[in-house]
Amino acid sequence: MSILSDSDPTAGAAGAAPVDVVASRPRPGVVRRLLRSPIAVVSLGWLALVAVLAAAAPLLTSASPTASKITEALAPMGGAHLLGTDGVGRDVLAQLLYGARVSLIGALIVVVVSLLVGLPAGILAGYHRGRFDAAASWSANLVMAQPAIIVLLVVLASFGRSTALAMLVFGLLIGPGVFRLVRASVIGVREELYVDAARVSGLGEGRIMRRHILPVVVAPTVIQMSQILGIAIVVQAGLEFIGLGSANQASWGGMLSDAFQNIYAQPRLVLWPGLAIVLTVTACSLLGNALRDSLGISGRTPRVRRRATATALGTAGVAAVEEGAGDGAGPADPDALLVLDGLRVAYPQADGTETEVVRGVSLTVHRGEVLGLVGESGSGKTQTAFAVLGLLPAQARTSARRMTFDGSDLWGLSPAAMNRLRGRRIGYIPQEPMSNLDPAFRIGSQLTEPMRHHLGMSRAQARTEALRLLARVGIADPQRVFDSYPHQISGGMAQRVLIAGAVSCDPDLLIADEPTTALDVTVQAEVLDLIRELQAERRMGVVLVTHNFGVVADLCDTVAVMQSGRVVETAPAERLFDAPEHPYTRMLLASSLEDTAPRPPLTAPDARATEPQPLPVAGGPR
Ligand SMILES: Nc1ncnc2c1ncn2[C@@H]1O[C@H](COP(=O)(O)OP(=O)(O)OP(=O)(O)O)[C@@H](O)[C@H]1O
Repeated sequence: MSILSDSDPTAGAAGAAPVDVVASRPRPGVVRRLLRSPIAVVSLGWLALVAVLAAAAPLLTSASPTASKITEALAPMGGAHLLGTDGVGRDVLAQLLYGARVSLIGALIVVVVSLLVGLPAGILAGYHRGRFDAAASWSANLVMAQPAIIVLLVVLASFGRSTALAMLVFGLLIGPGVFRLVRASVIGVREELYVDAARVSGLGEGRIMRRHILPVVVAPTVIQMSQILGIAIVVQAGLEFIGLGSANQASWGGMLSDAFQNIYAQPRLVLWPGLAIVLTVTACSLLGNALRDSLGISGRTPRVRRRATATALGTAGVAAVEEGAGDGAGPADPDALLVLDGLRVAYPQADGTETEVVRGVSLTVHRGEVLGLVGESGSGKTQTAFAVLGLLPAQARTSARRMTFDGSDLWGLSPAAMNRLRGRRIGYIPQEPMSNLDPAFRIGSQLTEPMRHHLGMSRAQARTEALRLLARVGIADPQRVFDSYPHQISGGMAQRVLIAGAVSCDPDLLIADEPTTALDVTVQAEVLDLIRELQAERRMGVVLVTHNFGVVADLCDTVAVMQSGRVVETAPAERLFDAPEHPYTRMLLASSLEDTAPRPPLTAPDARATEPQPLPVAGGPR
C-alpha cells in the first residue's frame, strides 16, 4: 500500500495550523479480493459444482441410488452404469450424486446449529460479560471437554441411526467452539478505545453493537463456518462408514464402506467417494484460508487496550454510598457543574483484598472553569475521569458521598440516562486519537452519528454541521477529511476530529484525558490553543487530565494535584505555581522540565570562538 503524505500548510477556518492528509489507494471489496485468489476461485467453483450436481441429481441420472440389483453387482464402468455398480448392484453415479445431497445437508445442519448455539451466546457473553459470561463459558468448557465421537455413538445407539440427528448433536457439540471464537472477537473489539469513544459520545448499545461489534464478528465466524463445513462432512462420512448413518439413503461414507468390502474385486469403487470427500473437504479448508486473507482478519485485531469491559456507572459494582463518611465533604455550591465528593474506586485482587486506586477524591468544576487534574502516572487521574464518564471496568467498586452533574445525581442514573448524558452534555477527548476512531468507518459517519442520535438532526443537517465543525477545528479540507477513513489522516488531524466530535453536541462539560500526549510538540500547541478557544467560545467546564505543568499553566484556572489516588492540593493555577503548599506539589513542580534551569548551551569543540545557540527548552509556567 502506498502512503503519500500530502501536507497542506494553509490554515483552516479557525486560523489553525497546518494539517496533513495521508492518502492511500482504496482497498477493493471483500468479494473482489476473494475472487482475485485462484485458490478461492477453484475452491468456490468445486463447492458450487457439488451443490449444483447434488441439486440436479434427478435430472442427471434416472437410476435410483438405493435400488440394488444383485445380478448387476460390481458391474464395470460404461453402458447403463456410467461409473459402474457397487457390491450389491447399486448405481455408483446415482449414489455419488444423491450422497452429495446428504453430505451437504448434514454439513449445513451442523453449521446452522453451531451458529444458533454459539453466535448469540458469544455476543452476549463477550459484550456484557458478568454472570452470563461466566455461566456460558463454564458450560462451553464442559461441553468441549466431552469426547464428541463417543457422545455421538451413545446418542445414535440410544435413538437409532439417523444422519440428521447425528449432525444436529454434532452441531451442539461444536457450538461452544463458535461461542468461544465469537466471545473472544467481541471482547477484543469491546475493549477498543473507539468503542469507548462511541459510548462516550452517547450512542446506544444497539447501535454500537450494529456498527462496531457485529462487523468484527462476521469475518472470523464466516471463516470458522467454512472449516466446520469440512469437518462436518468428514465426521458424517465417518459415521456412515461404520454404519451409523440413516438406512436407505445413499451417502459418501456408506459408499466408502461398501467399497472397502470389495477392495480386492473392484478397487476403483474407493476412488469416487474418496475423491468426493477429499476434494470437498479440501475446498472448504482452502476457502477458509482464502477468506481469512481477503477479509484481512489481522487488520482488525485490537491495537490498543487500556481496560477490561466497561459498564455504565450505574451498573458498575457500586458500593454503598456512605452518607457523611470519608473526607472532604463541603457545602453545596449552586454554580458547580460537576461535584465529586469523596469518590473512591477500588479493584478486587486475586487474594480477596481490594486495592483502592482513587481514595476519596473531592473536586468541583464550575461552568466556564478549566480544572487541571495533575499528578504522576498511576496517581488515579484517568480513573477519576472514567468514574465521571461511567466507563470504569465492571469489576471496579465505586463509592462517593456525592457525585453530581449540573445538580443531578450521577449515581442514580440508569445506563440509558448515562448514555444520553455522555456525548450530549459531557464531551470527552481521549488520549490516543487513532485508537478512538473505528478504522472501519469514514470520519464523516463517525462524526455525524452522535449528532443525529442526540440532536435528532437529519443526515444532511448533520453532514453540514460536521463539515462546519471540521473547519472550525482547523482542518483545511473538511470535505476530504469527512470522506476519509481514520488511517488516511494524521494523528494531529485525528485529534482535531475527536475534538470536533466532543464539542459537536455542545456539551456543558468537557473531559480531556491527556489530549496532547500522543501528538508531536508543534501539534500539541495547536491542539491546546484549539481547546482553549472552544472552551472560551462555549463557556464549557473542562476537566483537563495531564501530567504536564506547562499545559496546566497554559490552560487551567484551577489545579488539583493527585498523588496515590488522593487530591493533595487544590488551588487556583497562579497560586499553585507561585506558592505550592503541599510538599508533593513542590516536588512535582521542581522535577518538571519546565521549571528547571536551562542546561548550558552546547558548543562545538572547534568553534569556541563562535557564540553558541542555546538548545530550545519548553517555556515555564506563566
Ligand atoms: N482495571 C484495573 N484494575 C486494577 N487496577 C487498575 C485498573 N485500571 C487502572 N488501575 C490502576 O489504577 C491506578 C490509577 O490509574 P490511572 O489510569 O487513573 O492513572 P493516571 O494517573 O491516569 O496515570 P497515567 O497518567 O499513566 O494515565 C494505577 O495504579 C492503575 O494501575
